[in-house]
Amino acid sequence: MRTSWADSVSNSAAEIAISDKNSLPRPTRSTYVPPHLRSGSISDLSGPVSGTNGGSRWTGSDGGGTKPELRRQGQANSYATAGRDAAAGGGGGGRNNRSGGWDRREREVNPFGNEDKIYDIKQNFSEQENSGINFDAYEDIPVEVSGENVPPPVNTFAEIDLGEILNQNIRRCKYLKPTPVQRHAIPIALAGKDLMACAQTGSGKTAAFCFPIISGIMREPYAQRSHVGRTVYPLGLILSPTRELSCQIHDEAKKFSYQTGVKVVVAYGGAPINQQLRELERGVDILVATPGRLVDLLERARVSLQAVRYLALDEADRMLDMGFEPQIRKIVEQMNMPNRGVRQTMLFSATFPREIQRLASDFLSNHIFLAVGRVGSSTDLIVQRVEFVLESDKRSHLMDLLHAQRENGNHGKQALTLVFVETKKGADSLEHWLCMNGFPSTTIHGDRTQQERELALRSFKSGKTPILVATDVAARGLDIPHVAHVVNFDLPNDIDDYVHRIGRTGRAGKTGLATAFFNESNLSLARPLAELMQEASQEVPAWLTHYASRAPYGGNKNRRSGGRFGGSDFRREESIGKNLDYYSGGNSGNAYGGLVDIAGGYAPGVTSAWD
Ligand SMILES: Nc1ncnc2c1ncn2[C@@H]1O[C@H](COP(=O)(O)OP(=O)(O)OP(=O)(O)O)[C@@H](O)[C@H]1O
Repeated sequence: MRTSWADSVSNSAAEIAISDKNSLPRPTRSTYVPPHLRSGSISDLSGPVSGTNGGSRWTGSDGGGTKPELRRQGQANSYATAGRDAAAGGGGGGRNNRSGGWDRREREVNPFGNEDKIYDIKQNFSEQENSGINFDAYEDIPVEVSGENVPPPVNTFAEIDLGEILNQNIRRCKYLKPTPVQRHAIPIALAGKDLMACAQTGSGKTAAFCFPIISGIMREPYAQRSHVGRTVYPLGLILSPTRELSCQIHDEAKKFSYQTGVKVVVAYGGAPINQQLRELERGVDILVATPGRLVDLLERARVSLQAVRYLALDEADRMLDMGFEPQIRKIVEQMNMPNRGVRQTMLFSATFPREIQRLASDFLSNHIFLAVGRVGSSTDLIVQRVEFVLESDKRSHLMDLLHAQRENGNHGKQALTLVFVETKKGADSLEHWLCMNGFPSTTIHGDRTQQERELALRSFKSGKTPILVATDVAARGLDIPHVAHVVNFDLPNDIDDYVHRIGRTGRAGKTGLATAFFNESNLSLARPLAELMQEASQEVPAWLTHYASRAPYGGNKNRRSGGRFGGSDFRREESIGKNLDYYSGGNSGNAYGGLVDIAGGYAPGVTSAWD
């Protein structure tokens, strides 16, 4: 058994070594706008959006929700005019020329650093193939899409009109082709539709919502950075539940928007607000934020949501569960943000319990539901093991795993291992014990300062402390390359949390390993865990099957929606329950019809989302 751990670990730890060949041609400078034309106040926040990002969404009927003050804003404004003049003078309207009074691109730090080379797809394809990213793993994934007028998916980035600069950045990121969630979600988002998208951990959801937002902002012919005094008016807002995840999304979005003129700023708690305020004052098109810090900024009137046209909630089910929902409601419903139907709203997660879907529909307007793989399923790129371990034996068992891993690792090196525990105290105590026993470790949890959290993450990523003991604060969204092994030292109470935790490994088509310590305190998880493992073609131990057959259904009983890969859109289920055809006749002339099963893939024989 340990040999297979080692196999999995060494596979997972495969390094990406890609050398770039071509250097980047610098974009030409756009027209300089003199400083006296740069100042001004907010104007035309609703803006003459041309509908390039979804037809008449912003200019046509407002679905009853348009805020009159948005549409009434004056247009004769020096700031905006300067932007328009520059855009016209720079030749090319809004796209790639979001001057907003000066060309931001000139002083932009290159987020690609030394890797700033255009990726030659043909030359490097074989290198990419050898890098451990297994694109074939994504090919046969079952997809369910429901909604009206669903735009068809694409197979390549070239088929999507994202603009040349964004395409260059995609190449710099070495993304050769879109992942399944990107293939479906990007055209839907570009058509201006609201979207609830569910796709497995590590499958590229961040780019799926970032690309359309960046591209949409670039397309707005007269888009401008807007200030009134010290209040800024972002056009895009991306919310995520943790500080680290917000930082990560910010880093990604900065790469994607490099040289586009679209300015991305991050705001999160635990870090000095003054620095974030200064950054905001320099202008912001897309604000990435945690809810708490955003509320703070709104209450200080340093940010207004009046101009928001794109709202994305990452880890949306977490954002709408009991912990965050009041804050999210406040932000979305009580802070001057354009109503649903006026703004475009996109919700993404790997898990979407039914009751959260129902709640989420308060924020969406006639949305499209997209499920890539079955809602809440784990990827079978992750080898999942579950072992019966008594509470008192957990530490020695962990030690055995780590020893085995070290022995089988590259040159006796410890592979990156993420150990999840239930409590902050438990995390500190386990970390101390591991360090005392010769395993360099660190921790991340809510009692540590933000500086300590960031340091811990850096130290883990670099391999300096290859074991990270974490609470659920690290369970969602974090994309740490080369995490070979996730250990659920303490299992969570909710199976969805388990899905997110193990999803820290086995990302972007790479394989990974997850081990769970199960004992009688986890009985409520027995059934959903056994089902999840079975669905992902994992070996389910007989003792777990036994517990599962006796156990009541716990660990989030609402997540199961009946058949495999089917019935994931709660609207569909509820309409079926009432014997209604929810979308009857609502989709004439569309490539997909009303309720569509694009891949036709969730037939009874399909065993896994990643086959
Ligand atoms: N088209 C692509 N080609 C290659 N790699 C990609 C592509 N899209 C995204 N990636 C990479 O895949 C990894 C996972 O992406 P991302 O973090 O967006 O996953 P996710 O679906 O949001 O995961 P989670 O559910 O855990 O938040 C990242 O390292 C990202 O750079």
